[in-house]
Amino acid sequence: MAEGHKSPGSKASPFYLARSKICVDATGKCIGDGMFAGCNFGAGENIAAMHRPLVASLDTERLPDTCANCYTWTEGSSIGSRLYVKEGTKVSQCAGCKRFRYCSKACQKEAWNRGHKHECKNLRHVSDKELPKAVLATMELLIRRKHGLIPDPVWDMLQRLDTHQHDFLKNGKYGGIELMALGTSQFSFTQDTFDKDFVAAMYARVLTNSLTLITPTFDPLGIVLDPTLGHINHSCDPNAYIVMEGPEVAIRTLKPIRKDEEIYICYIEPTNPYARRQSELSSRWFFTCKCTKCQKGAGLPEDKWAIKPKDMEKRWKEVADNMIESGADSARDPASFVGESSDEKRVAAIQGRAFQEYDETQRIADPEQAIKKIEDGMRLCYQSGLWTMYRQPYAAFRDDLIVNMLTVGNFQIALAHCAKRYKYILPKLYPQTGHPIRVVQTWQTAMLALYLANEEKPVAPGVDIPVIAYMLVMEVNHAARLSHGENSAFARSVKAKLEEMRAQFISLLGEKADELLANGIPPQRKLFLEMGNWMQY
Ligand SMILES: C[S@@+](CC[C@H](N)C(=O)[O-])C[C@H]1O[C@@H](n2cnc3c(N)ncnc32)[C@H](O)[C@@H]1O
Repeated sequence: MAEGHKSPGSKASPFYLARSKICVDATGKCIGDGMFAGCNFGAGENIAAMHRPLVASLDTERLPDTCANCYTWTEGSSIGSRLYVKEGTKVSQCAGCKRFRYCSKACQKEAWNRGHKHECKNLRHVSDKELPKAVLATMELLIRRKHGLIPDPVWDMLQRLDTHQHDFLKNGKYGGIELMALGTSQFSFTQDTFDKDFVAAMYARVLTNSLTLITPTFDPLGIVLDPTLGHINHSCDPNAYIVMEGPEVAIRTLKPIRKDEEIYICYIEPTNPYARRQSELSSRWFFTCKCTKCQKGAGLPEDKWAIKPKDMEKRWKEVADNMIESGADSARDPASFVGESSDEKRVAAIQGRAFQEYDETQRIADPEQAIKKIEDGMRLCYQSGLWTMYRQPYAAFRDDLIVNMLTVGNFQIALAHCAKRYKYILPKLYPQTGHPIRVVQTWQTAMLALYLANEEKPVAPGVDIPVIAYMLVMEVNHAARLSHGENSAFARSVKAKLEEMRAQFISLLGEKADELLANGIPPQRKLFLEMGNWMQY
């Protein structure tokens, strides 16, 4: 049993915080805490749910279209996959600070009483400045504490989270943190309460302990900092994950967890190759991951190449040699390390280029341009012959390609890529049918099929797209209970959609609808899987 300090609730609490055996210094001494299960859990269960995290802060791009209180992202998706958002929801600007927007008077009032009344006027003075989300989150913490709106036990628990000050000092980034902290103090008018070192430590704490604020379909909206959530450690093979619905946060199990077992979530993209995961965790969170997956090193499917490095085509070997000789960054990126042989170094250089291109696509706002760049990246993966379809960043390129194709209205191509992902990628990367990413991506595919079902142009001869859409919604309806929980807004919206579709089939086909659907689904499923082969890469 883990040695524990006081945690919220009684012995019957679903979780408790205690010293973690994985957070150790160079001498093996335990230096950090983690979250542990207070009882046994099965897969697909809620460990705990909270009404709202201590603070959350929106990405700058989300400020104009997202409620700063309930985090409803009002921008509807082109295919209606965010059904859980009430149609017609709009946000209005706070007349005082001109920074935040709210979807209702009730939300504005709630945010006002939670602390906005103490920052609104101050924020107005800087309404022309773009303040990073971590600065806004730190400002909110300081202001609310100064005005007695964060109770001692919560504040104390927050202080227990590591600041990683010494690590920032070592990597030379502490100067930048002190500078941001200076602005944070000044804009929040809290210099009379907290000294500059305290603010710098708090800012550093926000940087290393916050999670991504997300929609139920995992669209990123900003950051969340909460002392309880901040205590959950990382594993690349996690047994839990976080689901958010508006301000509500649930910690859910991905696998069964036994009483007193540590609860882990994943901080990064777990499907990345070993060296990339290690590099990201050590540069952003300052630790060497020794999770069960990392202990297996680079021997897992995420690190599998489609061919042996030595079998790479001659022309690609030449491309790689040019990169190495010219000293390209991508050829020296430790996150792309493959091995010491010259062929492995060549493969690493090409992999470095693929990830570099992927990072570049993330900074392109125009969808048409993004599509071009993404397709370049996908061609590199495909034509080099090195990548399996599920090896990163090939799979991530496709996810982004689908999103951008939907934005520009290229729905049929998007569906073919969705079919490819459904057939070849999701079962490999997320073997559990209730895995939240698999569920959300299948939902996106279902809603796209449903959208196309209402179009006059047939997708292809013999393809009955309404039946395919129905099959996918049925699948999501089953899996969403595990991924999001039966009573979640997401699962409820999926169930409502399924019932609506079934009613339509009944009105069209009469009483035999269920039987006709049951017979129609297997051949349509086959045709849908074949669509996965329509796209060359
Ligand atoms: C969000 S905090 C988690 C709570 C933290 N253990 C504490 O006691 O404050 C993130 C930090 O925890 C530590 N950590 C998280 N997961 C870890 C892991 N798998 N191995 C080693 N350290 C880890 C790292 O120091 C990381 O920067």
